[in-house]
Amino acid sequence: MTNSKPESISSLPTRVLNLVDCGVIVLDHEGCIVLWNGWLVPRSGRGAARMQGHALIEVFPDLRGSRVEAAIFAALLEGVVTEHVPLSHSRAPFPLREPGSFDGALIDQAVSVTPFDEDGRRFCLVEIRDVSSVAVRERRLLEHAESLRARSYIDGLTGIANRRHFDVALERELRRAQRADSALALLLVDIDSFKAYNDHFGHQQGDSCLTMVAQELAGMLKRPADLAARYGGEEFAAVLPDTTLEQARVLADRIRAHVAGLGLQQAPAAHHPQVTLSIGVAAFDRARLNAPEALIEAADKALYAAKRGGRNRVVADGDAVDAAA
Ligand SMILES: Nc1nc2c(ncn2[C@@H]2O[C@H](COP(=O)(O)OP(=O)(O)OP(=O)(O)O)[C@@H](O)[C@H]2O)c(=O)[nH]1
Repeated sequence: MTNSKPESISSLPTRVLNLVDCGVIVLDHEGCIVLWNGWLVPRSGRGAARMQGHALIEVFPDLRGSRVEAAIFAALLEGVVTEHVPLSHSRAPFPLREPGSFDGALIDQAVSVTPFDEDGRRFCLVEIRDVSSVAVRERRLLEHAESLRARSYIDGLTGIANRRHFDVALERELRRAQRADSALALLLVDIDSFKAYNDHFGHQQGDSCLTMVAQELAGMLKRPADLAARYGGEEFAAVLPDTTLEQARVLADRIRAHVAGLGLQQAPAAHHPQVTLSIGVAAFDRARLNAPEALIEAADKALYAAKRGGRNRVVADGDAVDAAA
């Protein structure tokens, strides 16, 4: 009875070491493994008996030149403790996987290195923690932040780009057109008599109409660099890189005809029996229309001329001047 007690106590540290929820490696002053705990066995596929006596760096040659190796040198030679070894390229310095998965993804690891002296000899303790769930949480947070950022560039009602997105895109494309001396066109698109539509069908149906027109407009722009945006209220815009004024006029008229052809019923008080669009077109011109404000103003003047000309029509920058004259 009294004899069995010290024996069970002497096996206690080993049992506990094998139960702790992290990898524990002890190295001697030459960097050879003297202890390899049970946590590491199913994650590395290597038992303690196979590891003891081998130099860590020979078992894991990928550690050569790593910050983990530097922390181990600092511990063994200078007694330096490194609580969280900063990991430069990889969060997985040791080839450890989920228990029992031989070809699964490496688990993300946090590594600490602590020197200690025993019987006048220097050892070092390497602790490895599985931080995969932390890494997953971090990734989710990043994705969430990304999706919030994306949403802040999308109009909540219509699902197309919002005004902020439009401003950024126009500025960027204008700079690109200036640099590359390429074409760039802008459409300002306004739903005709929309006040009458709202008054007759109600605001909610007005919202549905806006969404439908926005989606039709976006669907008509085929090039990846084209951008359809809600400019504000019942007004939309399209940024069209590598598109001349004449090409933009043709596209604008196709959009106008397409929406008129949908046959969406308008209010009796509206100018036309169907939902129609008026569109103003302007294009980048190095001498005159070379800034976002100038381009928008020219497209807006053209749009105004289309309204005055009877609505359900397209007016381009030069035409607008003629119409105003
Ligand atoms: N349902 C809805 N209506 C909106 C929204 N934003 C702006 N409007 C409405 O759009 C209408 C625009 O009216 P006006 O600027 O007078 O122009 P209009 O009636 O379209 O006439 P013209 O542009 O001259 O053809 C207003 O009644 C606004 O309330 C919106 O998000 N939803």
